[in-house]
Amino acid sequence: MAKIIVEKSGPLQGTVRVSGAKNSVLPILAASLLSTEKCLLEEVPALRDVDVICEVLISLGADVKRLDRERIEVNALNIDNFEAPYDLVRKMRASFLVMGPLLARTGEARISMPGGCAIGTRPIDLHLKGFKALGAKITIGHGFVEAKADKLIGSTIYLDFPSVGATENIMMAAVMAEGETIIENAAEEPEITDLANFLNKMGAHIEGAGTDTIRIVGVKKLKGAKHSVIPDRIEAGTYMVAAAISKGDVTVDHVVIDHLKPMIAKLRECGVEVIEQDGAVRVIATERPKAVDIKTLPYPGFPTDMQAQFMALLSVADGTSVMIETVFENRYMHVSELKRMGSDIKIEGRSAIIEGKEGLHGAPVKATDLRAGAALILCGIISEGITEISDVYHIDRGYVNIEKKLKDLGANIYRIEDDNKKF
Ligand SMILES: CC(=O)N[C@H]1[C@@H](OP(=O)(O)OP(=O)(O)OC[C@H]2O[C@@H](n3ccc(=O)[nH]c3=O)[C@H](O)[C@@H]2O)O[C@H](CO)[C@@H](O)[C@@H]1O
Ligand SMILES: C=C(OP(=O)(O)O)C(=O)O
Repeated sequence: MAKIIVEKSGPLQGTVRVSGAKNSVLPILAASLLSTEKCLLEEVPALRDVDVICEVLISLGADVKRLDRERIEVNALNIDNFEAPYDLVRKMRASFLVMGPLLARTGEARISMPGGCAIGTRPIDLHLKGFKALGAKITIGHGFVEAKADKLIGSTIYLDFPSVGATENIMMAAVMAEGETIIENAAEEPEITDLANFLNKMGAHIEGAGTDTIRIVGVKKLKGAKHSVIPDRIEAGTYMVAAAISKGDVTVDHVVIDHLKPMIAKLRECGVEVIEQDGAVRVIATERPKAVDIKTLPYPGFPTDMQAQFMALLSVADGTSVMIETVFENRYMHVSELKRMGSDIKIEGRSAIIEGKEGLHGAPVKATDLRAGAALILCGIISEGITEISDVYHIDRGYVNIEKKLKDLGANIYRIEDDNKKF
């Protein structure tokens, strides 16, 4: 099994380019099922999750071509299957995002029920509530969710929580429904707006994406479209923390500054200098960070996907910080691994109390999920000795070439694959 090895490094320096957003490209690839014409996607990150969603599309009958490292063409003219099997859905929960487009396109979808994962039980009740409101009949059994509808009819759907996935799935189901659909208390994440922009290029009529009320007027047919995926704000945030934790000077290039506001604000509260540039952000740190309190919230609040990385930073802050995780009920699996490296963290329900320490020490640790893995790498950069991270397949789900990007900034990091060093 591959491992990532990190050795104590000096201050990181230089420029790193952010790849396209994982959480945008996954629903956008799913949405390409809605058209019978070719769709061309650019800035597609080379990630394991992208490979999985492409496998799902292919299993449904779509023709998926990788034109080069960052461009994919999808031709979903011949969809001849409406079932996404367990083997693919268990590799990636976001496979469930094909349910909305399949239902809209074929009137039928059968998707293996996504399970929970290391961060929570992650139910899909809100997705199903939306499909039912649009007139689909839902059946659950033998580990599958089945949705059927002769015709989808627009409706008003209030989401009890602004779920990102439910907003996306319902939006994709509604674009070809008869009449008007309104999603209330919708998620406002930039990835929702990116998906809506792609759908509108395909001929959909969606207004209000990026606010809590999305209005969709159904159309009969969608055409092909070309779209460039937005930069990944979580990857950007991770490199911003890498600069801060290593007392470095890093320019994170290819970003949308607005999407980074919560991370920029918290880094500044920590005493880190953040200079906003045109499409880039420069992060300069010279001192130990100050302790800060953080509460994760749906966008535009502080993202849960940055919680673990900031916990790494606050582990070496001057003072006591409190982190409150409100989005997922069980997103503290990384804490026991961070403690193995010397972090002093106590969990009290949804809160974590972090007593900042002057330094940490390397240890063998396990990436319990994607962002947990990123947090361990960040700690490894400043820890005495060697940090050996296992279960790195989680990290490969969401970070393009993380070792190379960090190595180019001066980090001592490499991957061991079958006992060989490899980059
Ligand atoms: C591929 C993708 O885009 N993943 C992101 C997406 O996940 P995902 O779309 O799964 O996250 P949601 O916004 O749906 O989940 C947020 C909360 O809502 C709950 N919930 C969700 C759906 C539902 O039907 N019922 C329900 O109770 C979840 O259990 C969780 O507690 O948004 C999360 C929250 O920003 C991010 O951490 C993930 O990186
Ligand atoms: C939780 C995450 O992703 P997913 O929803 O794909 O598990 C993440 O990107 O941190």
